[in-house]
Amino acid sequence: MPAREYVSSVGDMGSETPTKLPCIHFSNLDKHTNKLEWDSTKSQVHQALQEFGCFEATFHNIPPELQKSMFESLQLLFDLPLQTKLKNRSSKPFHGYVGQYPMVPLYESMGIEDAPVPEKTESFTKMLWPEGNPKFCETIQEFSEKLSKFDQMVRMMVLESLGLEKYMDEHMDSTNYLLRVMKYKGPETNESKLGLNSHTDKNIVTILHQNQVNGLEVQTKSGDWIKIQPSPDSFIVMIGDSLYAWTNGRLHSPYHRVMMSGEKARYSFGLFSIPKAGYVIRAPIEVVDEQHPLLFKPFDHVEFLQFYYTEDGQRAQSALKTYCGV
Ligand SMILES: O=C(O)CCC(=O)C(=O)O
Ligand SMILES: [Fe+2]
Repeated sequence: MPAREYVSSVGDMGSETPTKLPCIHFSNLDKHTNKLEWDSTKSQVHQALQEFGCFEATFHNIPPELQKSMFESLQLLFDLPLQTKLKNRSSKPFHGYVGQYPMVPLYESMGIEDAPVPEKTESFTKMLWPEGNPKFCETIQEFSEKLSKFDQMVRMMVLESLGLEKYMDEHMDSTNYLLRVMKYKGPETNESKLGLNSHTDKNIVTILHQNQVNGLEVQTKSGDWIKIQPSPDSFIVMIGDSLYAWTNGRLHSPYHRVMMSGEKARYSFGLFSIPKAGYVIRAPIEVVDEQHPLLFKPFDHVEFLQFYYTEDGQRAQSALKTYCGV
């Protein structure tokens, strides 16, 4: 049976009751041979995403050596000279190298588009190490591929739990993957400093993993901040605004941020499933009814992102509502 336990952490608004994030275990799930377990996990996923928009997940197909070499690879990457890191350029926001932002000086990140595709990781590696770096390349590709399989499993459960399985192929074919790797410098003070601004993700599903330095905080629907303290081999699965809109608000897309303290650097990475440009996100009729009127007009994710990074988009309490709210 998949275990459901709770990670305890306390909201920082002085609430007496600790707020907890569900933890869901995925053990070699095969929908066809173990339907009972699949259905039980699926309902935990649905509940967690409805209530929190995210959950902590454990699944046992990441070998410890792969995990170790992933964090070594991240360190190697961020230790490269700035001139080299700046080669990672993209016209899309947060897809290329980001760093030295005055608002969030502790934060640096790099994006690797289609990281599960070997040729893409190879060309990314070659751009940074023209002489080659096979270990880095294999590690990034292998880890991303495993996470992409996990992303597909979660999305399959989400669609099934909403009775939307007939859209499965369209849903899966309409996205690409981006692996974003991040480093947050320790601020060298015990006071909490902002590592990454509070935001909702704009994509479909995000799967996050971190080294042993905590910092991620997720806001509950009632406004409390949960300090996430994942176990060393667990992942945080989170819903982005595009899936929130596609499910017509049936699943929550949570605000989250990173707060840093102390001396140690935090390394994290996320695999983001992102709608392809030109694909119009439209909630299926099955999730729209009198009790659930349509929340958002159909929109193109890339055009929405362009709005999000304008002054109006940044100022809006909810960029999605301002952009295409009904
Ligand atoms: O570093 C983390 O754990 C969170 C990063 C994040 O929220 C993002 O990249 O959208
Ligand atoms: Fe995020």
